[in-house]
Amino acid sequence: MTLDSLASAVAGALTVDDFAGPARARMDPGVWDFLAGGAGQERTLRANVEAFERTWLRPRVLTGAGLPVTETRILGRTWAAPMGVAPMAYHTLAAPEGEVATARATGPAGVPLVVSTFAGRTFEDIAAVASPCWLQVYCFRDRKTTRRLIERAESAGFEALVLTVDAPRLGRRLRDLRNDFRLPAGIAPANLTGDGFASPTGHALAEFDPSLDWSVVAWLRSVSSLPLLLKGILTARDALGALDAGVDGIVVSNHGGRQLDGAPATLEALPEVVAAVAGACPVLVDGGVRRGADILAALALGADAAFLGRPVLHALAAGEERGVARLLRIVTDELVDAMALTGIGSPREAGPDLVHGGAFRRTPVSRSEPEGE
Ligand SMILES: Cc1cc2nc3c(=O)[nH]c(=O)nc-3n(C[C@H](O)[C@H](O)[C@H](O)COP(=O)(O)O)c2cc1C
Ligand SMILES: CC(C)CC(=O)C(=O)O
Repeated sequence: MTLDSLASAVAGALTVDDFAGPARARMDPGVWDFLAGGAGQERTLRANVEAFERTWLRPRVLTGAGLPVTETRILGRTWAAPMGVAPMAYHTLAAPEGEVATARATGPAGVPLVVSTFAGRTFEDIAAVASPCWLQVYCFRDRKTTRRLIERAESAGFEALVLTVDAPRLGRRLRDLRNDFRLPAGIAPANLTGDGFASPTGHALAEFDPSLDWSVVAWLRSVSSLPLLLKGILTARDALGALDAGVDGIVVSNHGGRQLDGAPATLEALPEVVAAVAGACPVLVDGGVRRGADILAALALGADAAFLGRPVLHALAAGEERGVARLLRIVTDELVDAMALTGIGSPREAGPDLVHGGAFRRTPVSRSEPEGE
């Protein structure tokens, strides 16, 4: 694809999926596989998207909802829409400016960017162009390295920590193993020092702390006063463990199907976690979110917001900052559309009676369903 045709592909994009083709055309096949792939036979990767495909929205008519408002408040901050960008390593694989370009789009869009421990650009450069930024934390065997990372992000103005808890080791990503995937020259974690990062799988196996337990929450509290969320919770039992440990939020996630192949789709795990949390802290979700209606379905099942993963890297590769800005616009417009057509005036109004299908079959009418207003 020429640069001109890429620019027009971005300008003409109408759905999230429209960015994947142009992104793939620009990428080395091994890099594409690293971004697109999952663990094992990729059952969980597919299940995430399929769970949304099987979920239907049950509209309510004549609700007088007017023009929907997408704004929401989470952890004391107003977000322009109940969505954000999930942490992903090395945005620099998609575009040279990496996370800085992504941040130039999330900032004006008023939604948070969760920056990976393996960001390709420095925390300072990213935070200089956008807020809110949150730090995704991988806890290494070497706690000093982890602590330095957190302190650096906190000084740069990051507003929350998101500890990833589904990666005592990296999942078996068959595409990367077959390709013997190595990071291209010039791609490295900008906020970590040292060698050995060239093979993401090898590095992570060597450095991730495989024996983390709930005491890591207290340790993180001792090194930082930022709000702390756990990412990678899929069951009521672990949600209750997180609450007992005193976290400020939970991200229902299976790491986009890149860790345990066979883990449930996140949309299907969400109601169990929401029921266990019972409003005690915000519950966010990621995995397979590909349109505004998916965000509405997640809200209906009790999420406070949903995060986008791979589509953001596709948009970044296809059109850098303008690509990501267009992606966020499309998803927001789709969300407004879905809210208007289901009679929902604000994110808070979405409830379980809004969805039907897959795991969420329910009797169509119940006396307890809110009437009128
Ligand atoms: C290329 C890539 C890199 C990722 N890197 C990280 C990471 O560094 N830390 C993390 O917690 N999750 C990471 N994830 C998982 C995402 O945060 C998120 O859970 C997942 O991508 C959401 O699914 P989706 O891509 O279907 O939207 C990564 C995902 C991808 C695709
Ligand atoms: C560099 C990797 C450890 C980042 C990651 O979490 C992923 O690829 O899913």
